[in-house]
Amino acid sequence: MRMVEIPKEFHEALPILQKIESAGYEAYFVGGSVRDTILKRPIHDVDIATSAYPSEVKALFKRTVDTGIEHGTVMILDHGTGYEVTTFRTESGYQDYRRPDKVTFVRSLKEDLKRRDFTINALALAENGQVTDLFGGLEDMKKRIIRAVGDPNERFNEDALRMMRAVRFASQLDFKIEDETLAGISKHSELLEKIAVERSHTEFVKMMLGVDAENGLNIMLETNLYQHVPVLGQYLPQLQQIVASKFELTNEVQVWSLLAFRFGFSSKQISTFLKKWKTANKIINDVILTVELLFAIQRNDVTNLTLYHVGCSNVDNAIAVMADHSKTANLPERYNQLPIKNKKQLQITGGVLIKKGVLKPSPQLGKVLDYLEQNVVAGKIANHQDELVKAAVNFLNED
Ligand SMILES: Nc1ccn([C@@H]2O[C@H](COP(=O)(O)OP(=O)(O)OP(=O)(O)O)[C@@H](O)[C@H]2O)c(=O)n1
Repeated sequence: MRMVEIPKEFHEALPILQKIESAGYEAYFVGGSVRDTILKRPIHDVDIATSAYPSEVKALFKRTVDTGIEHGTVMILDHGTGYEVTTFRTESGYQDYRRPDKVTFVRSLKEDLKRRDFTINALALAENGQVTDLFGGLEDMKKRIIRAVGDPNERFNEDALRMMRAVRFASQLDFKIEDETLAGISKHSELLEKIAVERSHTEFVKMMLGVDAENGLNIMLETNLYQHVPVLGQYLPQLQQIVASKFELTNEVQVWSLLAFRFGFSSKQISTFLKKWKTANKIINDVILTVELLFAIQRNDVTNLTLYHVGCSNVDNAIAVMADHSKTANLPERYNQLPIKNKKQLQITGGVLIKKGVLKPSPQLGKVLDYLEQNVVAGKIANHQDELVKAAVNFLNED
């Protein structure tokens, strides 16, 4: 019987387990937080599973919220942080595991663990530190293996996202996917098209940010998963090149920028590509800017204006994506030496130009300010008010 020390992240939640248990039910920590505790990785959310039905859980605590009552989840607010407590459950048939109409509540921990995706995610941790491991999850952790619980075909039919999760864990944890599980992914890859793109999106990005992302992406190619997510299916040679290159990315903008750059995408193509992946507009804009800089770096044609327009964080993003660091080594310094980093730093405003009688409020004002901004960035006009007023007058005379 494996015992582990209860990590401090769980301490606050212990009174919840104790209260449920003293009412005669079972309660355990389950899921990713147990996996990450044993692997000594940082813990995110603490999930609790119990034999008590939702109504029974609610009867035990004063302050609860029905965060997902139809699939058995109640949030307990009595103990500071809100903790989600979910009734043991099974799913019948071949359905998305989130579909509430397919959820059956049960009293048995074993039944609950049986329907979980991978052995390393099917562990339960009791309040006393005792680990329940019915499917060899601890052994698989030691061997660094992702293995479906029971029959992979059933697990992937229940929820096709699990195939992307397998690839994500392989990359994130630097684990191998066990042979039958891998064969199950190849066999069912097309099921991925049935699930919401947002869900694949999350897993894909996490996979690309993992320590062994090249391997994760390679598994997507080998199992054909890549053909069943938006757009990637048409870019096999480029994806193979990405797999063969080493990359180390730290945020979502870098993930999409690497792909869009290697696919040779224009701004418009980037927008279409990322909309298909249901990517947030802010991310799409940053990817467009980052890729613009990447192409400029490739052409050895990075101007101060490009650096300025792309902005500090996207300069960093482009540097992270560019494999050839000799081409990017001087960019941070060049960026830091820009005369201004944003419009607010310009030592003039439209108001001042009007007050000084340079021009009247008009659409021309914006044009003048743009002209001044661009020339200050390019180092052609000094960023001093007198100089800027003079330059504005000259510009208007020439116009
Ligand atoms: N498609 C899924 C999603 C989740 N689970 C189960 O639900 C637990 C919690 O899922 P979730 O919070 O989505 O992921 P974690 O495994 O906790 O991983 P992370 O926190 O790193 O996302 C998983 O460990 C797994 O036991 C599952 O069986 N099938």
